[in-house]
Amino acid sequence: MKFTERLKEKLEPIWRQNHSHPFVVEMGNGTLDKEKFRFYMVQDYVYLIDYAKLFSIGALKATDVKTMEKFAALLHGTLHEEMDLHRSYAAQFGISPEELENAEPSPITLAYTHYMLHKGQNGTLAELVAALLPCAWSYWEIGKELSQIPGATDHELYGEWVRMYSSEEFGQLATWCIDLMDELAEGKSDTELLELEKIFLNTTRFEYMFWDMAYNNQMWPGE
Ligand SMILES: Cc1ncc(C[n+]2csc(CCO)c2C)c(N)n1
Repeated sequence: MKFTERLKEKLEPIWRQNHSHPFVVEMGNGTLDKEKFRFYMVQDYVYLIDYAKLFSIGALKATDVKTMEKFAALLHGTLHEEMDLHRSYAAQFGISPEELENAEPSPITLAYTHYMLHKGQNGTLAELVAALLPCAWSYWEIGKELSQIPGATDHELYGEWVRMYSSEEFGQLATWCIDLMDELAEGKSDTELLELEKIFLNTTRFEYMFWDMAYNNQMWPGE
């Protein structure tokens, strides 16, 4: 059994929790409060600025040119495609790209991005990929699931989100990250695999906390 298949099987209950978070469910049935989505978009933009840096670290730590090229493409795709989605949503909410870029990260956004950057900077390439994988993988799974709900891809606000994350292009990206994880896990000791699993579990948990933070507009105490 591949390492990622094992991960998915073991963490299935936690993945289910992510899929059934009210933010995700309500985005799928179109009832999500627009203000919650606005809050999410701003925080996700700030999140993506740091997340994109993980791809640069990936290029730095890669040991072959093909992997470097892929990380460079992922960095470009995040900055110019995924973040374009956020800039376009922000424009609909009357938020400028400058405002987005200078938005204050929430405690969860900060904790999540800093955890990944810490693993990316101080760990092996396998640890970096374990940290970023739940993000790319779970969004694709959620995108695909929501796209099956009648009307979800055509929703005037959330349709664009569902179409982007369920797209073939995002599927290929997630698949590349999954395959790279399996490649890097090959030949690792049980102790190392356990560490990769722990990192993957933690960022999967952070995914849930990110939905929850957005659903509850959770900033710093007193704000
Ligand atoms: C909290 C949070 N988690 C995951 C993603 C999805 N995502 C982030 S980067 C990337 C890969 C290439 O752009 C994907 C799919 C998100 N936007 N926000």
